[in-house]
Amino acid sequence: MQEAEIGLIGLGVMGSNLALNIAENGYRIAVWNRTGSKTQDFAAGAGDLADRIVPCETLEELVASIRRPRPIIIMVQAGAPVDEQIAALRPLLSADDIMIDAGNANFRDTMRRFRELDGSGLTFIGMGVSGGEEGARHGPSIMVGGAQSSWLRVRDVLTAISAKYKDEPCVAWLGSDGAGHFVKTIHNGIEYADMQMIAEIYGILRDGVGLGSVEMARLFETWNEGKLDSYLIEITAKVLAATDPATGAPVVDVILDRAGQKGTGRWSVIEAQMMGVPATAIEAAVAARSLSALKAEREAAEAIYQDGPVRFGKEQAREVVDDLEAALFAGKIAAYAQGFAVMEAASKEFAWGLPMATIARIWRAGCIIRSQFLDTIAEAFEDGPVTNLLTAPRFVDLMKEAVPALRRTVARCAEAGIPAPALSSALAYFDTYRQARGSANLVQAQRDFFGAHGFERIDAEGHHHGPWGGGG
Ligand SMILES: NC(=O)C1=CN([C@@H]2O[C@H](COP(=O)(O)OP(=O)(O)OC[C@H]3O[C@@H](n4cnc5c(N)ncnc54)[C@H](OP(=O)(O)O)[C@@H]3O)[C@@H](O)[C@H]2O)C=CC1
Ligand SMILES: O=C(CO)[C@H](O)[C@H](O)COP(=O)(O)O
Repeated sequence: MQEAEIGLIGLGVMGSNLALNIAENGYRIAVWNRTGSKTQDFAAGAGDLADRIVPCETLEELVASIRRPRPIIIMVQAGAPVDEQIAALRPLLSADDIMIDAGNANFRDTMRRFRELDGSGLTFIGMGVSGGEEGARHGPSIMVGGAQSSWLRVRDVLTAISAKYKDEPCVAWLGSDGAGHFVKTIHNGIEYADMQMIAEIYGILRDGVGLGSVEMARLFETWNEGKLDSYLIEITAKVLAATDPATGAPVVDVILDRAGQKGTGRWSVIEAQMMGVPATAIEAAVAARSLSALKAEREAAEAIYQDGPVRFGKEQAREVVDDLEAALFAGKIAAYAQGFAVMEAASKEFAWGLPMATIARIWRAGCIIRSQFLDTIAEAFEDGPVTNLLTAPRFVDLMKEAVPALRRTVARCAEAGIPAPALSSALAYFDTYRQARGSANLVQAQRDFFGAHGFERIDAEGHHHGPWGGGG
């Protein structure tokens, strides 16, 4: 029998769609799933693509079906299941075979797996895949980390199945070991901030302006024609326009205000903090999801404080709405600036040499945060060295134009009691970042007072102490 070009373990939402995508692109693929009935159901439902799918009942059968060196995609739940699959595959594989973890792994697990396989003759790829079910089926954005030689073995198939932005494939080898999974994690961190800021705009429209979801859907549709043009704005318009078949109400009105999270947002923030890189909009978004989970506590607190958000008057409401597109755009620039700053720091810390322009380019299609705006980010990195996107020439005028709207929006939210944590954090980040003399001189004085930590002076070199007497 003709050998398969590649294998895949895990026929869940992502794995089954990736397998169909691979088959549709002309590659023969061997598949195996822990629950065997799913493998059979998958093959039976593959229609015209069935002749390129090799359903396997055992891992041995899977391994034996693939051309050497054998690339095997593992698309299962992140964490222990990946280690279990690696352990099960190891004795069955030969030198140069490649295990590819395509789930949302913590990049530190990926680095550990590289170390554990060191000297075994087997190779590993840590690969971030974005685009959800639809992306996996018709073209995701793919972020590859590992040895370049492993990448070369799978480059053709990954390029074929990836999303295309104006014919450019949205896949790239980004660096060694954990690079691909790190970049995917930060992609998701940015995704959290993007989604949270959009949700805050929705909250302003619902609670401050009093718009219904159909009117909001129209606004989002309009914004999707302009500088906010992106997948998340597009789907927000669709979500807001959808009706619940059971009640006839807007679907969004019957969904509980409690958001889940699987880890990538939190890992983004933890890694940013570990490297001392501020990622305040992403932090605010992660915290907002955690606060959303405290439903019962929030209900109790509302009963205690009672005075909820204040509705804007008719005249002010118009001004509020007029500012929201630019406010969201400014917040978005700050959030992306933070995400890219975190990747820049990690690139140095882990010696990955992450290609920032390439990362922006492979995010322009296929992934959840795809947008026009990523083209401008790619160009900004191609223009020359970027310290922070906020000071990249292409973004300075955009920020100057959009920040006043963000400032007015945040101020109005504060006055009206409408929570806007990510937008507020983005503004505070901008204001702090562009202030040459901040207020940390006082923090240094306090640290020296209670802990003799010393401080630098503005008018002399060296390490100094203040005239505090005994201290704290
Ligand atoms: N859904 C999405 O939008 C995206 C998901 N991802 C990531 O892709 C990965 C897969 O997600 P998704 O397809 O949504 O998940 P699903 O829940 O749809 O599928 C999970 C798959 O993992 C298998 N599995 C779970 N535990 C084990 C185990 N211990 N041993 C062997 N197989 C196991 C399941 O097998 P069984 O059928 O036997 O239960 C199933 O095939 C995750 O890391 C996820 O974070 C990445 C990008 C987007
Ligand atoms: O990777 C993804 C999108 O890019 C997955 O959908 C992921 O599950 C999103 O994270 P969370 O579940 O924490 O919202």
